Amino acid sequence: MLSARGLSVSGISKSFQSGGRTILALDDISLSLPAGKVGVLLGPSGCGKSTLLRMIAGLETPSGGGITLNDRAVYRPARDRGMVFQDYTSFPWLTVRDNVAYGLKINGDSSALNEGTVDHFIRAVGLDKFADAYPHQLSGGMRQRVAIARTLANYPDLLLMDEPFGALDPETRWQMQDLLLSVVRKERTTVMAVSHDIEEALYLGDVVFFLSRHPGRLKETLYPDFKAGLPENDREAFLQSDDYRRLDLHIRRLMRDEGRDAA
Ligand SMILES: Nc1ncnc2c1ncn2[C@@H]1O[C@H](COP(=O)(O)OP(=O)(O)OP(=O)(O)O)[C@@H](O)[C@H]1O
Repeated sequence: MLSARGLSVSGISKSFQSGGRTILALDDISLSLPAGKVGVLLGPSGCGKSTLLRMIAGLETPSGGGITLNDRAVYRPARDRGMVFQDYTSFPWLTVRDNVAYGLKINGDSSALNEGTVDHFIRAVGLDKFADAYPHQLSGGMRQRVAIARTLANYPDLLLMDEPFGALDPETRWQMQDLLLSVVRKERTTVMAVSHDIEEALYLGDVVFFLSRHPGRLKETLYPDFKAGLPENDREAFLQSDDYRRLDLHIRRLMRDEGRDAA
């Protein structure tokens, strides 16, 4: 039998109790993300992107349906998934090197081999000169690189990111998107990221899952595969391509329709 490597979300729904009422936040979401690909959950505020990501992380229990990663059922957080949040989640009392090593230590790995792993990922995110610095000595973008390096040092099968660059200025955000793509392509990491930014979703994603809201449903799956024909890391070529403009406009219309439905 063929193995379904990658992420599979089948018929997921999620209800919350709020003020004595039951709110259906997500309704019958099914999607799949092949191993080694970057997926982006995109949609208007409140459509359930973070809730879905948290369920994939095992931090939240679905009300219905199931999730598998590489054919294994997801029902709690585990080492096969690593999560990077919008807020910089470094430990302020640890150096960059110790922050990156922390995840390995709590997983019981402290061998010389893993010191190599720590240095490898510090280099991969371009922080080798700052390995002995503390988080308060770093910019926001650099602190987010520490979080990415720390998470990747565990070699998760799936990297989950909730608006990881949302707090960064536009220029740093571009740099971080390029850095992320270069690291995950090299390491062949599967990534699922949440974004509400159309440009970011199309730039990062091999697959973009557009969710509608109230309740959150998978409205459209988009494949920005036009990027294969463009030079790598060339933002201008990307932004100026007709395919990008066409998809951007299409998603803006989807977003506008969502706003209308909510009005
Ligand atoms: N713990 C909770 N209790 C009650 N309702 C919740 C809870 N968590 C989320 N919700 C509701 O579920 C819906 C989806 O929320 P979620 O935060 O997942 O959306 P989102 O698309 O990530 O939004 P944003 O882009 O604004 O972060 C919202 O209506 C929200 O109010």
